[in-house]
Amino acid sequence: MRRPRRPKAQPMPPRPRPPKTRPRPRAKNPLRHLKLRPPKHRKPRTTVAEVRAAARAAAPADAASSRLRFSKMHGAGNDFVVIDLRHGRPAPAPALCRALADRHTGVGCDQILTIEDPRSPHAVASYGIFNADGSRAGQCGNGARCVAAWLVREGVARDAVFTVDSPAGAHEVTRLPDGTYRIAMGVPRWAPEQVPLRGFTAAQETYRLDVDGQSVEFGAVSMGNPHAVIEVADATSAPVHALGARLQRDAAFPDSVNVGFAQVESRGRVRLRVYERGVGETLACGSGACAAAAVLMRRDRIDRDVAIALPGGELRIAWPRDDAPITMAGPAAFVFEGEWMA
Ligand SMILES: N[C@@H](CCC[C@H](N)C(=O)O)C(=O)O
Repeated sequence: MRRPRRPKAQPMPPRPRPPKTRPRPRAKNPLRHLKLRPPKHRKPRTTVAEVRAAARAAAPADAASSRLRFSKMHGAGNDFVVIDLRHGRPAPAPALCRALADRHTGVGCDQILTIEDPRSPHAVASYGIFNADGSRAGQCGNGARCVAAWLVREGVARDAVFTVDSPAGAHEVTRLPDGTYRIAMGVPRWAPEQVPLRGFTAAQETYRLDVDGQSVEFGAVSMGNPHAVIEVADATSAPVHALGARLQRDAAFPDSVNVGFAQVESRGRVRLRVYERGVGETLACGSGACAAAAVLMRRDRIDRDVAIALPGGELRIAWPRDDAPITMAGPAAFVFEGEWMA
């Protein structure tokens, strides 16, 4: 049997052309006659060129693009951009830190944490800390817990107990059954030159400074970073911003200082707000919680195992003896993963 013939293909009718449009003339900038300069009292913002150059410097040498991967995390509301710098990637320049930390034009964070290769023999990794203004810091308690959670997620830390190196030394990390982390934050250092605090030769439970004609009483301690702790009757109404910023500028603190305002609610509970160096007030400061607890424990104002309630959440601080490391336990959370395009 013969197959029926297929109908011949008909030629397609020509496509209608889109109507021709004239390019619209570009609107003139109505402000083109003004010479705009940043006001003198404000620091100039980081320029786009500076940000791009810094991102290029932070990108791996063989990268086809200058994309920088990061994890956004927080610990009790103290928030971080976490970057993997292992395998030789250079540290972010201060301009890139400021751009990442910007809450309007960047990712937004209090600190940038860099994951690096271990420095001590038993550590699984080390980390670096950069404040939102691009300055480096020696310690970050909430950051230590976030670094620990990041290392667990990446399979770098496999045991329930492991060691990480901070700029201040090695820290034992314990992964607790409820998913929170406990960090051994080291033995608090009290000598004025260790804080550093100028104008005093021996460690004191309470120091007094004349600040603009007013006597301010505080405790001072190094947790790997400098802390001043002021005991207040009410943390909510404490002059956190004004006095915090003023003490940070004081010549007594040559490296500036993190300023904590601590209200003792009971022997087992302290309310705390911290005005951080390089950032301003944060929702929580882990090293600040340790500093406040240590100062108040030395004065026997509170027990040796307490809850520190910060605006962003609660931390548990324990310090069994003066010569033992102080421990801090609390949450660490992932927020999102991102790529910074420059
Ligand atoms: N938020 C941190 C402390 C970060 C560093 C601090 N601002 C400094 O400059 O010392 C914490 O949780 O400890």
